Amino acid sequence: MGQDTTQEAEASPIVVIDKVGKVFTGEDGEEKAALSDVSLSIRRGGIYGIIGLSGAGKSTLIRLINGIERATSGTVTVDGHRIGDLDARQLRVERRRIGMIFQQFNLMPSRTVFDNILFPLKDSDLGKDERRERVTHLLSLVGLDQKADAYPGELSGGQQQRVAIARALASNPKILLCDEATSALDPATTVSILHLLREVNRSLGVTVIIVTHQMSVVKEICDRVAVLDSGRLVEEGSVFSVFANPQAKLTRSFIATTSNIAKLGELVDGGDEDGDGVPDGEPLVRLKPGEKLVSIRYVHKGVFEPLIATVIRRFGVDINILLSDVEVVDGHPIGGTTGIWSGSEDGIRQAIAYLKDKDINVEVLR
Ligand SMILES: Nc1ncnc2c1ncn2[C@@H]1O[C@H](COP(=O)(O)OP(=O)(O)OP(=O)(O)O)[C@@H](O)[C@H]1O
Repeated sequence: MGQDTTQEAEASPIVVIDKVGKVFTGEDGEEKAALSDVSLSIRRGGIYGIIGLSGAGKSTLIRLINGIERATSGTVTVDGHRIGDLDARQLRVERRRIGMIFQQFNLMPSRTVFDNILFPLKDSDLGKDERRERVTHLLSLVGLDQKADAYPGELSGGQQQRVAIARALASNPKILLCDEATSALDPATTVSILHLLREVNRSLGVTVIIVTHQMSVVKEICDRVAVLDSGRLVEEGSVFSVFANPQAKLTRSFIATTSNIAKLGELVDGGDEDGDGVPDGEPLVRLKPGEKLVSIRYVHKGVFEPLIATVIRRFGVDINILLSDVEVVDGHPIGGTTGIWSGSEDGIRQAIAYLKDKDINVEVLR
């Protein structure tokens, strides 16, 4: 019986967001919905990504999880507690079990690394020696044993974020919220911090929730992802399935930032990264009238190849392949092919519908 209850607790999601809305009222009295009707649940012990453009509502969502903000509608449940029902004291207790790290690290500059990590333990029941032992252990976990007496200003950005991670773990949290935690770091340091977060997740069993605008971060360590667009949840699923078969246009554009295949559109019209409507460079490939640039993503090569043969034969579509590539997501390959399709408009339309019906992800880039 006891064991069943434990197993149930382990299987139950640690965070449940149910039909949540959050409305802010600006100084001019105008209402602005930061989140609308968002529902999702986060698995205990997982690494969950929340991605969206600036202003999408990502920070608001994690501020609802740690109770800094309250939902205007719907419910937020963390480890079985409805956050909206907790009084101030209960909320303080609950918050101690939720660590958080930020883009700008937020360390105390006038205290040493050791004292920064010790600080959250000031009200803990642990004795003085136990606290110091804990800090020493955390310093070693984040690889900064040698920096206990340094000040934050003497450390690199990556080292400061390691201190922030150790500080966030000091009170033994069950959840670690990461708000754009790698956005201020260079790519190599970003990867090392993400690997540390994975190590924390695995060795301590802490559920990690990562807010980011970088799909590369999601691809590197998350097992599930939610995509927010203007306060609404537009896609949610395992990282592999979202990469293999993205549904929302926004998700595809995020994936395009991590994949060569999806970037091929730039070869056709010269690209327009600055968004001024004028191509940034000379096009390498020009489409003739009636031709389309089409990108396909597939999981099973053995199924994909006969399907393409059928498309060519049955719908009279010619496919001139420009690039084929494989990306590995969550340890599994996802194939991609981008090519110029030519044929009758009807034939191309039917071919696309045929492939989509077979669960192949097809995107017309141009
Ligand atoms: N305290 C507040 N008062 C008024 N409006 C707010 C408040 N906090 C957030 N907003 C608004 O809610 C929307 C969502 O903001 P939020 O910070 O959650 O987005 P975000 O996805 O985290 O963006 P960013 O990546 O830029 O941090 C924005 O339009 C923002 O201006």
